[in-house]
Amino acid sequence: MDGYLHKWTNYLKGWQLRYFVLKDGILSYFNNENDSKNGDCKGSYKIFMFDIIVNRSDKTRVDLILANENNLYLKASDYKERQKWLVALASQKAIYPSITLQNHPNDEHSTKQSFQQENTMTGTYDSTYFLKLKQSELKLYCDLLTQQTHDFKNVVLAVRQSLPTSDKQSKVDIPQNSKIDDNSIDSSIVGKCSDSEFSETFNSELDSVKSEQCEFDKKPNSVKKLDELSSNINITCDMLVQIVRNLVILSNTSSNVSAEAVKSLLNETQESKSKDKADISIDLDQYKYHLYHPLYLNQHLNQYNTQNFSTEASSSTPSKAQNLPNSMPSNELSVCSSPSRISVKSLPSRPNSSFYVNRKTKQKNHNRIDMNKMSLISIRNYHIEYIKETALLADPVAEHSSHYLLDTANSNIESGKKVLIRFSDIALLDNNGIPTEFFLNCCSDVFSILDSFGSTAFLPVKIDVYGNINKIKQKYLLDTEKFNSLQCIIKHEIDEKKTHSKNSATDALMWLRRAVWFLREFLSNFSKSADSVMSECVHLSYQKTLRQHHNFVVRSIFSLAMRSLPSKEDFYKRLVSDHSMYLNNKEQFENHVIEEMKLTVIGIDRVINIIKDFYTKNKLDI
Ligand SMILES: CCCCCCCCCCCCC/C=C/[C@@H](O)[C@H](CO[C@@H]1O[C@H](CO)[C@@H](O)[C@H](O)[C@H]1O)NC(=O)CCCCCCCCCCCCCCCCC
Repeated sequence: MDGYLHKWTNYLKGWQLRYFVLKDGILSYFNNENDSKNGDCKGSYKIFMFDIIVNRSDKTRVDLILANENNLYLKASDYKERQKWLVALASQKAIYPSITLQNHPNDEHSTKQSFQQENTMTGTYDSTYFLKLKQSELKLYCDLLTQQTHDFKNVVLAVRQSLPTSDKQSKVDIPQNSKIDDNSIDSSIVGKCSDSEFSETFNSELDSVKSEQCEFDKKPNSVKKLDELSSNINITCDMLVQIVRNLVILSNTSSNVSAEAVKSLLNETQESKSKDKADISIDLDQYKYHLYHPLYLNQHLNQYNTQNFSTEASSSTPSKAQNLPNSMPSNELSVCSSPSRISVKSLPSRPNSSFYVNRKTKQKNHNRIDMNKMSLISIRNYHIEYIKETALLADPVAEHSSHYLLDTANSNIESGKKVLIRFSDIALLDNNGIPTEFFLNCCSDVFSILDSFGSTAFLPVKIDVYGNINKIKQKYLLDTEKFNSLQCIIKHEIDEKKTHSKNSATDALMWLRRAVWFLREFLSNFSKSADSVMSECVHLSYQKTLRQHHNFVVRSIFSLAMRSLPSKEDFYKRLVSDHSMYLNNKEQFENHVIEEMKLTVIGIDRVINIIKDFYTKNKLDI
């Protein structure tokens, strides 16, 4: 991209018009366009070094901020032009992260690169560096999204105002989930994108829009405008999601990872922008111990390399019924531990999940042939398949029928829909042993609710939770009899001194327990009072459970997820397949859910306390 921008020089000279060229991650400027053709460059900057800030007070300004305050302030001719530059700058920054850049002869700031160069030269990855990079992108896109959303709202309002009175709503509806609890978001994390700005209602824009509406060109143009704006928002949202994914990857990468691997992993999320990169072949072995979380590439590949999952060994698992006395019998499920609950007979039998794993694994083994030749991008798509598959492994029935948590609510069970198993149904083994398979199924069932929230904001949570379920499941499948209880698995790792190994079940269970603990607090807060506000329930639960274990990056992911929370009513609706079931009888249904939640809390308490005691006794982190 190129064009004229005003550049702030100093108080004496003020804003100077300069010709800027943005190419290959470098922003160069010239006195005028002619000079640019002659290569008479006045200076150039590597974009990755800057925080790109969307100036709030001046809608034509972009501020490029450097750590040492040697900032670059730019002004476009108008707002639209500024947006173009913003998107171009941010994209270049994302596409050309530090490690791909070479020294530039005209670079004004080469001395400031030592940190980056060190990283590149040693080939090691300093998480702080990448985290900072991604954090600044997150800030930028949050800002951009705020502005674009406001623009969109303005146009919507203007269109509404221009409609005949009968077609207008007096006020524009404010979606429930746009009301943000100010306390819930750490605004220092998401930078200038403050909560109050995010939560501004449509109506607050009304006055400013009214004055503009006369000029507003109504029908076809307004639709065009809306299309354009919504497509901008889409792009920004996509970028945000990519960055959040990157942040999750980075925040979970504790060991030293080669800079190349990190670059590739982060860059592959750009594939939509740079399709040509899809052809680059990568030797996967090189990444074996790097690209492991949360997409579990290694684990995935290793799994295909091992013979641990022999069909014979786990497809029959005759001992399962003995080891898990109250786990799911083949075609009968009893869930009648409370008077309000229902005995369900003759539900479709739940396929033996061990067998399912084998079936899938075998099937995938055939596909493996070309894995080593796949580009990272195709591997990523493969990941996505894998994640979906992982969810299915944990929940095989889901492949065939959609399931909903509370379809039993009004005895409406003839449909044969799946009834989720519950923590309160866990029957402990000897010595308080927690039956592995039943526990894991409980977890995957309860967290599968997140699917119905329909927002990608919960994807990191899902990946994390199912990743941990899968880690434990893999250990369990090595010897279902020996590992029939969670404690047996952990004890084995203690004996083998593998509690700290990568992908250890000990670590996975610790995090899974934290997730379940969070869920417990959420259900408890939610069921305490009918007036409780969704965001408050989640926020309080987070404060008490997960927050202490999260760094600032993950906390910001939490803040983002908070923005996508369903309203309470929506939440209730999503618990059933047939919304009318809820809408026709709200009170009764809500009471039923609350009762269900209280029961779940009791069930969860029992298992998480046992796990906690076991970990404490064995001097493991919990
Ligand atoms: C109403 C629902 C509200 C949902 C709000 C969700 C907010 C959660 C925000 C947290 C985002 C976390 C994303 C990932 C974080 C990970 O970084 C972190 C650490 O991961 C661990 O790293 C280890 C290496 O360092 C690795 O070895 C290990 O394997 C890995 O796990 N993980 C976590 O902190 C765990 C987060 C779990 C969050 C669980 C939220 C579950 C919400 C479920 C709501 C369901 C409602 C059901 C209602 C049922 C009614 C009866």
